[in-house]
Amino acid sequence: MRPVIFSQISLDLKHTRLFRSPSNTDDMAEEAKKLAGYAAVDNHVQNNQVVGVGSGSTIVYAVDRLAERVRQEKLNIVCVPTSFQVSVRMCLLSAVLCSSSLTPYQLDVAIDGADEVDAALTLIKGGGGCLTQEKIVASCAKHFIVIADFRKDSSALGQQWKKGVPIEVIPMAYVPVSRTIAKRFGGEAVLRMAVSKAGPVVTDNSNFILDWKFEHIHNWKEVNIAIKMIPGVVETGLFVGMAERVYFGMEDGNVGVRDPPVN
Ligand SMILES: O=C[C@H](O)[C@H](O)[C@H](O)COP(=O)(O)O
Repeated sequence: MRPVIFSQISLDLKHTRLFRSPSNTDDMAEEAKKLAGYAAVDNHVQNNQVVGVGSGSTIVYAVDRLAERVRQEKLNIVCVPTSFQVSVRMCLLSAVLCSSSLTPYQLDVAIDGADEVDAALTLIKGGGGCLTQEKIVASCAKHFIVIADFRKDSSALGQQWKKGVPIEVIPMAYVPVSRTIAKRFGGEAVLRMAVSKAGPVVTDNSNFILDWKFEHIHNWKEVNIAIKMIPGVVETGLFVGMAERVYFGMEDGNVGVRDPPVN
């Protein structure tokens, strides 16, 4: 059963024009990413802010919108990127000031994509291997806003994203960490291999990624803490209790907004 979208915001003309009668699911997803990215930047970024910027294909639209607003509105903002990928894009756009260090800044807002979002706003992140920087940046922000297309919407983790929970590990520890996870929590934690070279994916921090293909739904808060305690684990792609709001770009051209459930 798909979770309820808590509210829907209708789009103004500027956003509606982004739709060009997409012909298939991939095209629709691409348009949906753009809608979500624009909605987050328009609703959460203001002048004189420090903005954390996530990684992946969805965030690209948010970066483009940020650059557009900086140019048009002469915004004075500083961005803190979470990956090589996004810092290069921001440099190319050259409209946005970047800082590679968190030291001097309290972040006003961080915006990022996700691989899967459940009904409680628990996230799986790290499909692109940037989970550690993303979690650091999100944890330093007053507000953490997530953007996603409709395919990421899930009532329970694992229903949409089939590749498992990414876990960044120190290279020498990947075998024992993988064995410990399988023994304690079931499933299989598989070393992520590169597509265009012979060998594992190496993160921006020079570490490896294990993708933990879990077998059943867990208490994600407890599992996240337990996995982080295994020697050699740097960070997990489980983001529990961090997201304040998720914008879903929908197939019908609307943007769905989900806030955490009130307990
Ligand atoms: O490491 C990558 C990040 O966690 C991404 O934000 C996540 O994988 C979503 O990426 P995309 O927007 O390309 O689906």
